[in-house]
Amino acid sequence: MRTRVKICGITREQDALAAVRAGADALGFVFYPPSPRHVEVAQARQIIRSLPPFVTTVALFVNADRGSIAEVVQETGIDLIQFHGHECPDYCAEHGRPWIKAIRMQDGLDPDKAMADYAGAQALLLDAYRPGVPGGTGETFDWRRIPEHLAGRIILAGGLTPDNIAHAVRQVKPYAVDVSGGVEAEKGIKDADAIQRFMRGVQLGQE
Ligand SMILES: O=C(O)c1ccccc1NCC(=O)[C@H](O)[C@H](O)COP(=O)(O)O
Repeated sequence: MRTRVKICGITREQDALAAVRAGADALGFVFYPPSPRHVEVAQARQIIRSLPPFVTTVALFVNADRGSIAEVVQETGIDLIQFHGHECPDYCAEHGRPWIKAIRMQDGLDPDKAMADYAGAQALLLDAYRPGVPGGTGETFDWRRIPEHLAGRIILAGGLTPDNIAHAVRQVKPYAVDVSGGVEAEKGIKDADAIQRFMRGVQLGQE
């Protein structure tokens, strides 16, 4: 099966369209005000309206309240929700959209247990762990910690770049990969050339 690609941290229409042109399957929008990649609801709605069909849009939250999530769901028509904080499975399931749970790979974390705990998730996004930083660290983790039998339900994230993505895909064989900082010119601003090189790397890793 082809490895799916999500480009996260989209803040501008031209970056969204560059990602789609390069073949990205999904775009991530960060609704977390402390992040340099945070987007306002109106901004995300405008970008999402500019997209062609068959592109999955993902709203990312970190311990957000119900009202904030409901506003994004209603105003943007987002397809999927990605939870990046300490949200419990019941809370993740409350918002009327399919959801993904991000799991930061702290020492000792057991991916099998996380998968069992979040059995209602469409997939787990495995990301690097840096204390106090909920995501977008630009750091990798030891991919050997991902059990082979989970690969088909894993979105691999954390420090992926055009230079390491082929190796990552070859080694982990994840359902999908997620990148943010590795395809940026600066925080929140994507680099169309880097996105294309990233997509070529994904293909190379599958050959
Ligand atoms: O990107 C952020 O600023 C961010 C802030 C808070 C929570 C999550 C965040 N990003 C989540 C993502 O989905 C990133 O794509 C993922 O963490 C990988 O980031 P990177 O290592 O920069 O590719």
